Amino acid sequence: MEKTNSSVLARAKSDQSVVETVAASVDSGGTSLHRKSSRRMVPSPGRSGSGSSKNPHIRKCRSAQMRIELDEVNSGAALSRASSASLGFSFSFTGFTMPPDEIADSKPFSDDDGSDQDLEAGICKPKLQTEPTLPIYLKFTDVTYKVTLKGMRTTQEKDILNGITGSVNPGELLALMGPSGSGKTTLLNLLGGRINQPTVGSLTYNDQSYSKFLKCRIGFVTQDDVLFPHLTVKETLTYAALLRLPKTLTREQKEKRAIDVINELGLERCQDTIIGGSFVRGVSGGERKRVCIGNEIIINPSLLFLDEPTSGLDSTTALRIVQMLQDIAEAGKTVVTTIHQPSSRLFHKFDKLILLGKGSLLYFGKASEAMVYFSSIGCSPLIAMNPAEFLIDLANGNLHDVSVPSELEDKVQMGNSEAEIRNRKPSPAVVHEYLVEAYETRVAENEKKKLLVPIPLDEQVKLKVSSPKRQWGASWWEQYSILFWRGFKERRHDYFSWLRITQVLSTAIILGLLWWQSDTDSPKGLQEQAGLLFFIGVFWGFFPVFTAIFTFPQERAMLSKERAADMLETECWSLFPKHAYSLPLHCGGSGIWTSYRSYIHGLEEGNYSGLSSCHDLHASWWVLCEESSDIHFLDPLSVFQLPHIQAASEGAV
Ligand SMILES: Nc1ncnc2c1ncn2[C@@H]1O[C@H](COP(=O)(O)OP(=O)(O)OP(=O)(O)O)[C@@H](O)[C@H]1O
Repeated sequence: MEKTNSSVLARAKSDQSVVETVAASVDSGGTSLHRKSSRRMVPSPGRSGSGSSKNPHIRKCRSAQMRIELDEVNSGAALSRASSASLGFSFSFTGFTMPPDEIADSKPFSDDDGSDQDLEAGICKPKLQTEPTLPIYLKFTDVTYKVTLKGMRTTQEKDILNGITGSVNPGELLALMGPSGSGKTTLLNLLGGRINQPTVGSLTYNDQSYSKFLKCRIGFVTQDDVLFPHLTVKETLTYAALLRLPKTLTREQKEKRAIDVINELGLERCQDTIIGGSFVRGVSGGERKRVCIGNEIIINPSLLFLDEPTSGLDSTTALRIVQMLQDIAEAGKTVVTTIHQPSSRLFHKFDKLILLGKGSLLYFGKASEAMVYFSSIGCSPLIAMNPAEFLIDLANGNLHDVSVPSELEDKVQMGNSEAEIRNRKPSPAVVHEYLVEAYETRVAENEKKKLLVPIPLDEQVKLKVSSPKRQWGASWWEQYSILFWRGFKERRHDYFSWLRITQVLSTAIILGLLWWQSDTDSPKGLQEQAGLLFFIGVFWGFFPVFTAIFTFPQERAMLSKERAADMLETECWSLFPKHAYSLPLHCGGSGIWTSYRSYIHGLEEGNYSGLSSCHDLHASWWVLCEESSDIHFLDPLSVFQLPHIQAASEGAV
């Protein structure tokens, strides 16, 4: 058992030493290391807002605690410990399976648990366990991002983000809020390395710039769920584990990790249900979102980015997901999420907040202090209001049920600009301008100064981030084999679907009736046979192509996602294993056709065999065209097929 445990932690070993270094620095700073058994029993220094500690975020992320618990992990004592936050679902990132009774006790994240009761009652459950990871401090200063819009005649630049400054540390959950189109997703993509570096400004990870090494340390949950609809939850997470977890782990350990994530996310009940999509019903929206999150947390990332993980979910499910993010953060990860309009309970779970309006920064700081800040600049809610709703209204420039700052009130009273005043309230543009200016004059400089302070990490640890070494989860052949089986499972439904079988059978019957025992002794009959062969060639040529047209967009989205996460080597995909399973399936289909054809249409054996092999080759060629996802409108084999038809005709004569 002990041996297994240490190998499961193999990838984390380098990180463990890092965490120990961090913990040592906390020690040397005189900070007492005490284990927090529950968020509710002993308030977190970070969350209580204590600013007296030298390294409050480090204490908060409990790297020190990890150090203590590491001994337990190595000795096997902590392996089955489930943790739970107040909402009653478990999250144990040990990479080991919990005993079934413990899973039951920990009340996993399921749709019918009594989690709210726990929340209200404040029942304390064992805390989250995770493997230690490299702590990553993310800082961004004056980030500006522009895109070039190319028209037919003109080219113009559009400002998407204007001078955004902020930071997030291990152990913190940062929320990006703002109205639709304010730039949240763009900022998240920039921070997560998903789009090119900012046009202006700096973006650092442990005071280093972005490197490819970070790809396997970053989990990124996109707004759109990119999953294969015909794979089950378990298959999806197992393939993710096989592709993404380090080579040091055995296949069994990776599969076990997938099971653990299923348990942690409370997906046991639907683990054998397919994901589903537009045409096929599968798991629910909340379960699908959890699978997407599971796909990312399976690698135990140091940095986790999520783009609107709660959109489309009911408030309880949304609260549970944010609770889970809070637990992940508390285990020492850096978590950044965009969110549209959280409930007030959900809002209080964020440590830090960035409020964006039209690409500009309106607030960056502790989420708990946002209301205080806005009231200090003269904007307070006049009625009881959800803070998130109040902030989004402000970011939209809407001052209904909100006090008007005296500077803006003067403008309204003077009424000197009709355009700036609507219904005795300042216009949204004026409010936006005021909020941007207020932040810049009162807070921005201070925040920028804070970011100049070097992060409390060893130089060696900092440099680790800039290592150019990429880490593949699986070898080339393993990737190829995983893609082969995953593709086969996903597409077998296409090949064996009733729709497809009916299409092929009905075409065969119609052709059979049209060319029933056609005469092969006369030149006219042979001409008809040539027409039939041409029809069959075209039919089997275009049939797979039409399948490819519909599957390619989905495959492409998946490829981009997996390439961005360094899950696959491009060469492996370009020699895509789809060929390997498509070829026999298509050739099998064409083989059945040729047998049928020889019987129904009365083709003579000598002529038929040449045509048959040519036709199989032809079908194979089309499969290759299809799988390369290039639609070849001109099939070169058609050219080679013509002499065969001619030879067959001559033979028959
Ligand atoms: N590549 C691009 N080309 C042109 N415009 C862009 C591009 N990327 C972003 N934008 C524009 O930038 C603005 C911000 O987009 P972004 O997706 O970041 O907003 P958002 O706050 O995430 O919105 P939502 O909440 O609706 O997802 C939008 O007006 C969008 O149209």
